[in-house]
Amino acid sequence: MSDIRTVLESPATGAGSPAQAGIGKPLSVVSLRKTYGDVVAVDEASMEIAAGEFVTFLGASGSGKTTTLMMIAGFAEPDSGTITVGDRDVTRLAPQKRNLGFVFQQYLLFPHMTVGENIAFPLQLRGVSKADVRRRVGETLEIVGLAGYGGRYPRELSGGQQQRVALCRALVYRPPVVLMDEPLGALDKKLRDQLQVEIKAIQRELGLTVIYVTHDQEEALVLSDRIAVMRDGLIDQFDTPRELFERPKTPFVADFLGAANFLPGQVEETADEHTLVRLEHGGVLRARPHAFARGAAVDAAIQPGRLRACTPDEGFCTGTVETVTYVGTLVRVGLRLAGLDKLLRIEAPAGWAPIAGERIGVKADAQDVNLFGTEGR
Ligand SMILES: Nc1ncnc2c1ncn2[C@@H]1O[C@H](COP(=O)(O)OP(=O)(O)OP(=O)(O)O)[C@@H](O)[C@H]1O
Repeated sequence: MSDIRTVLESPATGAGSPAQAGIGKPLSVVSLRKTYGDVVAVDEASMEIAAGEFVTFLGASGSGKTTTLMMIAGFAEPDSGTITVGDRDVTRLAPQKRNLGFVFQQYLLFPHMTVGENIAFPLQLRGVSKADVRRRVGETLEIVGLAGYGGRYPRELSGGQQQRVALCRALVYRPPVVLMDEPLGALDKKLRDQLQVEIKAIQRELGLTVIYVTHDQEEALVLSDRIAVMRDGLIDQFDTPRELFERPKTPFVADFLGAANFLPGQVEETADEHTLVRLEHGGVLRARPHAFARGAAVDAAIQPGRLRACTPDEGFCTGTVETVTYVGTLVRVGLRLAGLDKLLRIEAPAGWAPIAGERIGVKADAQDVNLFGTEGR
């Protein structure tokens, strides 16, 4: 894929030339809202996306990801709010006037057109000359490893190949922003992993602004500069993968991204360097500093990978190993704590070989312990 820049940044014919620094443009969404009858699909969504940034909308089914993307694309009309691409307000423009690229889960290739004709289509719409269309289609196919496939029909390609063609078609006219809705959702894991790498490489090389929709946490973490975690039409948190992982602002984010364990307790001591929490099921846990008053009821959230096994007298609590599952290089342990109705989940490198029935202690670094107030839980 090394020559992708040459291909997609070669002087444009017909369409406007991209900037040298990268073809991506910034995109801003302000107070975007969309209702369907009583359902608030998207509720006052606002975000500033930088030129060349890879942003993912992540959330459970029905959280408003696709609706937000469709409003940016121009396929759904917002009730209120504005969408700006570069310095242009596109809120009320027809999709084709927004000059955005799209890649959807369903490849949406024209079945009656060959692969070459499918990729050529957006260029022809833009009045690019025949010779340039032929050259650019050939070059683009080569980039994604499909040289020589231009004469085939979509039905003669595998799912992964079809999605590569869809990607070519979205990129061939160099849109400054590319919108992707679960583009890899229909592919098997191996192919998904491979195409994730390719999409990321293309995006980086060209400096494209990409907005990507997925409900797959791992995919979001691998691809994104920032992730908007959505829930019930609201953006819970819009942050870098690391911030979301290490400093979740809501229990939902801690659970959705980190699959955190939640331990109820009460703040016993607050200090500059830590907060001490007396856990309901026994034991005292040191968390990083939080602005909770003494006596406040909290949930301590700790990701399975940030809990470590230790001798019973070393840990903030002890429990009995109940389940042990090896997942490749990792071992997942379910620990039964007295007084807690669900198993505490621990994840560690597979070198650790705990035995069911074994009694162990658990510890965590204070900085890995996030606290959430329990009001409204
Ligand atoms: N055309 C429509 N008519 C009525 N309700 C709709 C329509 N489109 C979406 N909704 C509702 O709006 C809410 C948000 O839907 P949306 O498709 O944006 O969610 P999503 O996060 O993309 O979900 P998924 O991952 O399942 O695609 C849901 O409650 C959905 O039922």
